[in-house]
Amino acid sequence: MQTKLPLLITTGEPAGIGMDVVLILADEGKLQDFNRPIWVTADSTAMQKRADMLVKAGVLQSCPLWKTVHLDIVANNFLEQMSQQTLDDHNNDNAFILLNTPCAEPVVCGQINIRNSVMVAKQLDIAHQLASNKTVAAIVTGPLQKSALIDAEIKLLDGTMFSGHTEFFMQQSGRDKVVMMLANQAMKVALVTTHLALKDIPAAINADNVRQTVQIVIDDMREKFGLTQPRILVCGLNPHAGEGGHLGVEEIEIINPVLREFIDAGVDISEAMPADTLFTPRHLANCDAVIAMYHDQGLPVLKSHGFGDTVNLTLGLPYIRTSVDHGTALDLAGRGGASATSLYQALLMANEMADKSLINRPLV
Ligand SMILES: NC(=O)c1ccc[n+]([C@@H]2O[C@H](COP(=O)([O-])OP(=O)(O)OC[C@H]3O[C@@H](n4cnc5c(N)ncnc54)[C@H](O)[C@@H]3O)[C@@H](O)[C@H]2O)c1
Ligand SMILES: N[C@H](C(=O)O)[C@H](O)COP(=O)(O)O
Repeated sequence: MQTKLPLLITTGEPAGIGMDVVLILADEGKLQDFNRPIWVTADSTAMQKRADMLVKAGVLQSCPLWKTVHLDIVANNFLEQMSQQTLDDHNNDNAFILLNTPCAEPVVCGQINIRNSVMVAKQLDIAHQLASNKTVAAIVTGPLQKSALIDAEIKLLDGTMFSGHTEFFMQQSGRDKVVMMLANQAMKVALVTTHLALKDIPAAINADNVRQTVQIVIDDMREKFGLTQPRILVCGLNPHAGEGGHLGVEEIEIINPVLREFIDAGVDISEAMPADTLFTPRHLANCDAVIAMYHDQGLPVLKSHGFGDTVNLTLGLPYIRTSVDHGTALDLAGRGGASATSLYQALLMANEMADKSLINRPLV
């Protein structure tokens, strides 16, 4: 009998492939690999329809079995509604428990309907609450369409525009700073800034932000990856790390002074390096994590070495959150062609962290 806490998967944008990849893993029997209950948030009607489509398309051998729990998610007391009785699954044939998060309107594969974006945000809210009160061991997020939430005028807690799971969970958790890290077999890349327009990045590269990012990476590499003395390489912001100040001064004035504080404290970390040479095999072979200054400095390099086998995780949260590396792939929803490997890797990492991590141990 499974006694461990569940892993919760949010399927995200209903018109995308979030439900498809869950159903594919269920069909392959891979949701049982973790020896934990798997809970999934999705619209129950859309999930059934998607399963039927994928069976018809020959993607699934048969329609997986699951148990649906109907919650009044608008009532805000859904945690109380989730009595153990409703969630205990005595039928081992069920691949997962579906927490029904109803859409406002019927889902059409591949077609974004912003009236369904409230339900996408509600999934994140449910996930945050279940992880915060330790009802689930970890959150594993499927892809959402950021533009749909923005067009639906869904805001973050501080009233700013929705920009991603990372920022959503950070604000819900009351944290000032978390770190987006993507990891695959080839490398781990953490980012100082996340979903920011390129023109806004230089202003966000300040000493506090760099210092907090480095500290969170060190702490979580120790706590979540078991590396007591992680070796970290840091990219500069400018070409050639500023070329001695001729191509920008952020390295000299902001980044290196902070990095030297860590070096002086005995941390195995570089000063700012030119990103183009940092991401070469010789350097990558000798480091545990790279810190890049912005999203498209680090992530394209990482994804070119394993899109589909990469996990996105948020460091610095009070709970474990991992995610797929891909987006909504509207072109593939309900048709076949979607790979579920990233979801599987994200579940594996969440499960390993939940097994090892101090985060889920009861507070004493
Ligand atoms: N975790 C997340 O929530 C997340 C991550 C990345 C992008 N997004 C969002 O997704 C939306 C679409 O972004 P995009 O078009 O740049 O990226 P995308 O990943 O949705 O698609 C890029 C290409 O990769 C293919 N692809 C994606 N996932 C695949 C899979 N599992 N198997 C096979 N092929 C796959 C797609 O068919 C497409 O050709 C955007 O709104 C973006 O913000 C969300
Ligand atoms: N940068 C992320 C990626 O490439 O996977 C993606 O935008 C998702 O970000 P969130 O996890 O914050 O939604």
